[in-house]
Amino acid sequence: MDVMIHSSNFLLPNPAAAAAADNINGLTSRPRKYALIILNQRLPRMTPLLWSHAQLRVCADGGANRLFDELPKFFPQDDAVAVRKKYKPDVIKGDMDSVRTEVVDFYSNLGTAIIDASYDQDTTDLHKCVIYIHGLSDPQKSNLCILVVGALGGRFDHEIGNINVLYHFSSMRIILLNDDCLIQLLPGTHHHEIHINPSIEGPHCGLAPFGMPSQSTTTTGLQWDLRNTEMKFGGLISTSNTAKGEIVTVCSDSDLIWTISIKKA
Ligand SMILES: Nc1ncnc2c1ncn2[C@@H]1O[C@H](COP(=O)(O)OP(=O)(O)OP(=O)(O)O)[C@@H](O)[C@H]1O
Ligand SMILES: Cc1ncc(C[n+]2csc(CCO)c2C)c(N)n1
Repeated sequence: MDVMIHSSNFLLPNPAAAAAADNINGLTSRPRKYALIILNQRLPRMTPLLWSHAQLRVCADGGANRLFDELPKFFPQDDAVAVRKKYKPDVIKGDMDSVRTEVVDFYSNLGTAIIDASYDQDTTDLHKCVIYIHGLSDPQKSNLCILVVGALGGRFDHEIGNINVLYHFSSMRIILLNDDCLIQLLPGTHHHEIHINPSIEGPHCGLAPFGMPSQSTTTTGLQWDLRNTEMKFGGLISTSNTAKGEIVTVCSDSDLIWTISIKKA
């Protein structure tokens, strides 16, 4: 079975350091590239950093209000309009019931593409944004790893909707982030090697099958490793676990959600 390698080097302070770390780890022959999706929740403190790593920036509906209202607060010395012009999203997509008209007007005047998908009341705004990225004709864009900010905490129906998007697009690399932790899907089709950078993440971590139960999961590198262990809701899931070193491996017959804490700066 092929091995998928994961790292959170996008949390390193500058893109050059992240690219260098990717290469040192032998993660990719070329540095990994990212799209950023901004959801409608308070922007985490790492938003400007993730923005600087991203090749493509998309706001899910009311996420554009957050960018407009909250991003200038990261740069209190600077003129708010100048900051908004610098942090211009490529696309705003959703059913457009949350984004304010002044926000749509401001960004569309700067050249942001506005995609009204209000005809679709069966998928969430995050789902609509992932469809947009997945459908891009340029494979360099449609294959980007997607970082999603504002996906955790808040309304539980939205949280489970956001996790459902991970399962829906299980062949894409999508990472949900907030200030405290990140989560991602580890598809059962691969073995996984998670490279942990202790300066930015860990040690607290967890592993759980939100979809199908797992008959057999094996890990290395955790304080409480699993050895051909069954995991299911209503039975064993791994919470409050700890990454012991810099590499964790996971092999499972089922898709699992991996989560690890993010350190305060
Ligand atoms: N409280 C929250 N907790 C987690 N995610 C959220 C929360 N609020 C919004 N989101 C995310 O931000 C996206 C955009 O939210 P927005 O408030 O613009 O629209 P919505 O009408 O509430 O959501 P949707 O149309 O997707 O049902 C949602 O699709 C969801 O992924
Ligand atoms: C079973 C079921 N439950 C809820 C909704 C409603 N819904 C789901 S996603 C979404 C957001 C559209 O932007 C809305 C309104 C549905 N369609 N089907």
